[in-house]
Amino acid sequence: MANSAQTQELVYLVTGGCGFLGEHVVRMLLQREPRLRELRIFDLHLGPWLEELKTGPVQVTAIQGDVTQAHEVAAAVAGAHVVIHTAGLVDVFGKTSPETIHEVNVQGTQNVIEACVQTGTRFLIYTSSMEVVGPNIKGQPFYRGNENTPYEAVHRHPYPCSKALAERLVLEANGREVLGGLPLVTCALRPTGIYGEGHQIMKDFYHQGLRLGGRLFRAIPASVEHGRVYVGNVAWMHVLVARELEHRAALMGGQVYFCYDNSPYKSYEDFNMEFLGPCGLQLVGTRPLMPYWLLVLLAALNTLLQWLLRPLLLYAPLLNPYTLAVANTTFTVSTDKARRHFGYEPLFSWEESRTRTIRWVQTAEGSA
Ligand SMILES: NC(=O)c1ccc[n+]([C@@H]2O[C@H](COP(=O)([O-])OP(=O)(O)OC[C@H]3O[C@@H](n4cnc5c(N)ncnc54)[C@H](O)[C@@H]3O)[C@@H](O)[C@H]2O)c1
Ligand SMILES: CC(C)[C@@H](O)CC[C@@H](C)[C@H]1CC[C@H]2[C@@H]3[C@H](O)C=C4C[C@@H](O)CC[C@]4(C)[C@H]3CC[C@]12C
Repeated sequence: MANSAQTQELVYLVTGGCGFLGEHVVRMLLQREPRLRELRIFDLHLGPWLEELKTGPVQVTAIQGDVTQAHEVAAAVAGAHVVIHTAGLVDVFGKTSPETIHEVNVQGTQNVIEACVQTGTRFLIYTSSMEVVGPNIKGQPFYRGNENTPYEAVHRHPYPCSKALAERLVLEANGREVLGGLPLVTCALRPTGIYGEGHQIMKDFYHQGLRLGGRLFRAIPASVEHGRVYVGNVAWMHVLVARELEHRAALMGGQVYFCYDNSPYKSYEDFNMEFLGPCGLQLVGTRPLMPYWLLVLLAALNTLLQWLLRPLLLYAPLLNPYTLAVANTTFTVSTDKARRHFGYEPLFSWEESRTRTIRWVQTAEGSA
């Protein structure tokens, strides 16, 4: 792609391009990738907002498709220079079966890899997750670790298992020969907890607070740090990796990079209050209001209720044994690998990220 810096001749494909992260990647590419000729957006559910993107100089092609269907993926990938694979089932609430999570997140990723190999696409960026590393099932903290920090990544939950398997497939595919005889170059980005405009879980917490009279009740000690990263900076890292991967293939190919920015280290609940507080909510308690054993009991009860109610309705509360364990285990990153390898610097400061997110919560709720 070296000779295309001045001309618009590149074709990008973003899978999951209508999701929370995917939409930000799509918009960031249109704003900050001048070499784009065509941007393909592949998703099971296409958003109506895509229409507004079709008036610009870049050809925007919306493709309704399923990553579990190899032929649909191959048709979407054919002719693309770069694939950014964000599509996936982000389900830690028991909404979908373990089999479906595996089929989408693992088999779907395999389909993307094979499509690149069979059609000659050379650059594949995979949106992995912090959960590939942890927190592990032993509840061992990962305190401001980096990509080389030793940590026993042991998972049982279908979601982290699927992300770890998919990431391994992507990294192992680095160097495979694609149609045309050149090597496939892959890398994986590991966001911690992404926040920002479009974050459904943030809205869920906001609605929960409204239902409880403007109050949320602390369940996790403030000392338990949880890594968070602004969606705009995650999108920017994807764009930058896609731009640099060819020229730095020897360094970046087969590598993983945590997504990070200058968001502060706080507990999950305290971090959320950076946005929900200015929207009128209050976090009650400087310490957890309930003993941990009671939270464990309530989480187990939620799992039982989910199972009992499943024939009638989907009951998927925020509190379950997995989310409680994750929330209650410190997991934060401190790294500069992305800066060292491809010059990444956060595009949005913490102040900007916070302001944009507050504004979104306020308008999203206002519009609701
Ligand atoms: N949200 C986070 O905090 C976070 C953190 C780290 C990593 N990630 C990863 O980032 C990626 C995007 O996550 P998100 O939070 O934007 O989730 P999301 O659910 O908002 O977006 C996922 C998108 O993938 C699409 N999709 C799902 N199944 C599909 C299928 N079979 N075929 C085609 N498209 C399909 C969905 O329609 C959706 O638009 C995921 O791979 C997730 O594992 C998310
Ligand atoms: C009900 C309380 C115990 C409350 O504090 C639970 C919070 C819980 C819903 C979230 C705490 C940590 C979150 C996860 C983390 O941010 C990283 C993730 C990786 C990403 O790939 C997908 C989302 C998630 C699993 C994220 C999900 C919500 C939490 C478990």
